[in-house]
This record gives sequence, C-alpha cells and structure tokens, in this order.
Amino acid sequence: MPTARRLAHEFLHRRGLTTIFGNPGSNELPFLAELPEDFRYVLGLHEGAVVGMADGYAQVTGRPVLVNLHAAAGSGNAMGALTNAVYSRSPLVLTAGQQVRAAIGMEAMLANVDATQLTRPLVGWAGEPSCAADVPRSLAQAVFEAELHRRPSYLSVPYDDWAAELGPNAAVTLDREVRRGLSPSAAQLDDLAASVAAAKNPALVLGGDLDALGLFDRAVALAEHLGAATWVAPSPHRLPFPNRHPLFRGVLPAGIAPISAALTGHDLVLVLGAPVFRYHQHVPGAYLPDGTRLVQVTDDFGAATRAPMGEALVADPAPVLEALLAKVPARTSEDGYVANPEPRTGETALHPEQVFAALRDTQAGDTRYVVESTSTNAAWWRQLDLRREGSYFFPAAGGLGFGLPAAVGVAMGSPERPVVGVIGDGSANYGITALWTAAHYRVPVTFVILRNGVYGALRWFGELLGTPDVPGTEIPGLDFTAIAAGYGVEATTVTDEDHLRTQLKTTPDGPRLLQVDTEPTTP
Ligand SMILES: Cc1ncc(Cn2c(C)c(CCOP(=O)(O)OP(=O)(O)O)sc2=O)c(N)n1
Repeated sequence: MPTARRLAHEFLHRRGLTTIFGNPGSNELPFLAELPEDFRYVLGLHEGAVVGMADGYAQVTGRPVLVNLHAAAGSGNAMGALTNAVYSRSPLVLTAGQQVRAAIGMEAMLANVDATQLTRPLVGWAGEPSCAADVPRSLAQAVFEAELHRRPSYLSVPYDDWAAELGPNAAVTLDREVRRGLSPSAAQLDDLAASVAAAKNPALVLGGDLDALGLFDRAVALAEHLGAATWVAPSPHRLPFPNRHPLFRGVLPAGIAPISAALTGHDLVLVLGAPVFRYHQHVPGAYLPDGTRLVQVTDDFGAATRAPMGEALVADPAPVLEALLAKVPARTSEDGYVANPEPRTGETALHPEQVFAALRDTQAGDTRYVVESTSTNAAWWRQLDLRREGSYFFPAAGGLGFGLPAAVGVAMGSPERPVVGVIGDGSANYGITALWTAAHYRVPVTFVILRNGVYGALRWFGELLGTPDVPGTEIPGLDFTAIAAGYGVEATTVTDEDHLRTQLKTTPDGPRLLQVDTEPTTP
C-alpha cells in the first residue's frame, strides 16, 4: 500500500508543484525523503528569504508554489514575508513539519503548539490533518484553497504521518480537479456598460491584480477605447499600466484627501483589480469628491466587503473588461508616449533619478524590476518607462525583506527576461541571505543597492507626523560589496554615473551586486 509521502509527492507532481522553496528542520526530513527526480528543492538560509523567493516565483509564474518551513520557529520567521504574499495574492502553499503525534500534547521539542493558529490571521486556510490517512486530502485542500482564492494556505503535518501506509480511498484525492469561473451575469455587464457609456468624464483606477491576471494589455485597450484618465491604485505591488502612456495620470497618493482631490471632476471612477483603497499616510478628508460614483470590480471578496465607500461587483475582471470593450461606444483617446524629464542630479552622490535614468537607458525593454527602495518612488516613476506586463514588483504589504529574495524568485521563475533588483541599503538587510541562494544556484540577476546611509522613508514620515527628531533612522557604514562577497556574489562599488552605465551595459551570467552611493530624497 502507498505511503502518505508517496501519495503527497504524486499529487504535487500532477499539480505541477515540483519546485519547493524551503529551509528544513528535523520535522521536515521525512517529507523531503525520496523526492521524485523531477522535483527541485531551492534552499534559502532564512525562512523570510524562502517565502520572499517563493512569492516572486509565484507572481511571475502565476502558479501555486510549495514552501516547506520548519515548525513554529521557521513559520514564525516567515510571518513578515507572508504579509506581503497575502496582499500580492500569491498562491503559496506553506507546509511545516510537526512533532510526532504522541509528542505534540506534551510539547516536546519542536512541537508546533496550536500549529494552525500562528499563521491564521494571514493565510486563507490553515490545517493539520486529524490522522495520517487524511494527509493527502488535507494537502489537496491546501493547494486548491491557495489556487482558487489566490491567498497563501498553511498545512502542518506530524512527521510520523509520512511513512504511514494508506488504504485505497486516500489515493482517490489525486484525481480531483477544482476549477473556478466567476463571471458576472449578462444583466450585470449590461448595467455596468450603460453606466460607463453614460458617464461624462469616467476615470479608471487599475490595481496590481490586472497585471497578475495577465490583463495589462487589455487594460491599455480599455483605457484607449474610453479615452479615460487612468491612475494606478495607491501602494501598487505590480504595474498594471504603462507609466509613460499619454492617458496615465500617475500612481494615486495613499491618503484619503489627496485621492479625493485627484479624482475631482470625474463623475464615474471604475476601480479594476484593486482594493478601495490601500491608504498609507493618514490624511483625513472626504472619501470621494461630490458627485463622483465609484464602482469596484474585483475577484477578492474581502477587498469588496471591507471598502469604506462605493459599489463593488465581485467577479473575475477579465470578462468585465471584454464586455466594456464590446458594449461601450469608443471615445477619442490621446496618442504618443510622454517623454521622460531630465533626471535631477546629486551634489555629493548620485541622485536616485540618475540611477533610474541609467537603468532605463541601458536595460532591455522587457526587464523585470523588483523594487524595494521606500523613499524613491516619485523618482522612480519620473524616470522609468515601463511598457510590458510583469515589469514591476514591490512588497505588497510594505514588509521589508521582499526585494532581494523576490528578485531571485522572479529570475528563477522567468529566465527568459532579465531581472534587476533595486533595493535600499536599509531594506537589503532584511532579506540579505537570499544572496547565498542566488550564488549557490548561479541565478542571473542584478542587484542595485542604493546606499544613502539612512532610513529615508522614515525621515519623510517623521516630518509628516511632526516627529522629526526620532532615533534609529541612520545606518552609516554598510559595505554591501563585503557582505555580498561573503555570500559568494560578485560585487562592485560604483563611483559615478558613467561607471554605473558601463557596468549596467554588461550582461551577467550569474548574480552580481552594484553598490551605488545616492543622496537621500523624498517619496
Ligand atoms: C520588516 C520591516 N521592518 C521595518 C519597516 C519600517 N520601514 C523601514 C525601516 C524603512 C526604511 C527603509 O530604508 P531603505 O534604505 O531601504 O530605503 P529608503 O532610504 O529609500 O527609505 S521604510 C519602512 O516602512 C518595514 N516596512 N518592514
């Protein structure tokens, strides 16, 4: 009779979950034994880096990804990275080893006490099978939950279950298929199309979900069809629209009053594939300008139910975009991409805009950027010219430690497109161990570290909050070339803009790190 381990491996193989991102403890070894030949285990040296890599890999492949963590200590280390994966809606299947069944209650070493409670505030589903015979079904549920809700799931399995021999019923799970189809009714589509057609000055607010769902080009088609002013929803973790497009009006500011001001004059605001809204700095005001109607279209039930204002249609955005393109009469649009402004220049070091202009001028048009530099967003959108789907990834919950690992995960999941990580010297420390994984697996990725010696975003927040003199915002003396060398990654300190451009024009066959001294700026 087959063991729980063999059935689990077979199920994972059939569902294509054959790449495992992990960091093992003794509890996990019985699951990892006898892995089939076509499985690939990617080792990360800290569970935060493991989940960050898996998040990047899942976002760029669009498929569920298996993560294997050590019990409570390992799962606890992963919580920060997990917050990002929840808000990027990455279908991660987190598995963790539990002590043997007889040792859990006595809390023997490595017992994961109340295992499903630790991650429950974040994941969409958490479980621990009631017996070894339920392991294959529980694993299938964890995979289907993550895939259908696009939200991480968590499964804890006592390690003596894996060797248990199971009866014929356990194998039936392997044949299961679970599919989704959330299309709105014809009446709902007609009603929405009529509202858009009747609007005098409609505006679009597009969310990262559209890029994650492969709708980048259809979003551009819809904006051009409607001739509508188009914003990207605040705090974007993906870019759903070309940022130099003539209809692009910018990334909405993450404050209540500023968003209301930006949308003034639009009688209909259509929010597609985004929460309403991911505010950040608290700037109170009216949620919407007078006379503006907001309609949100999302397949994220929670995003629809928790919004503070407007209407929501819970549906897959794809059929809604197609219906609007088919049913709403075309309007005139604007042509010609907008030119980039001259980059600002630094005095004592490079301005971030000079770094970003160098990236724009030297990197291929299909480059994927993984960005975690929290005070340079305005500079970034002023200088970059991103026109392809899947070009931009940012920590979706603002949890630092995403950038370096996710750049590795994106590069492993999408070897056909170049990948550049643009990481602040503060952020880099939270996921720094991913450098070892990049070196160990020879992952072709460029890390650009912006070394400004401060937590720049916190200084800006200090001014905003009237607390400018707080401690803990200076980080002088970091040398990422020495750190990178210690992890096996080739590294260079860039001395000036010409040196940076020369370096960027070379193509690495493995990981490399460029340390660039920059002047602090504001978001
Ligand atoms: C895990 C974690 N810890 C702390 C923070 C707080 N934090 C911190 C510490 C920031 C400073 C990042 O500094 P940086 O050098 O990476 O980038 P800038 O200098 O451009 O801000 S921004 C921010 O929200 C966080 N977001 N996530």
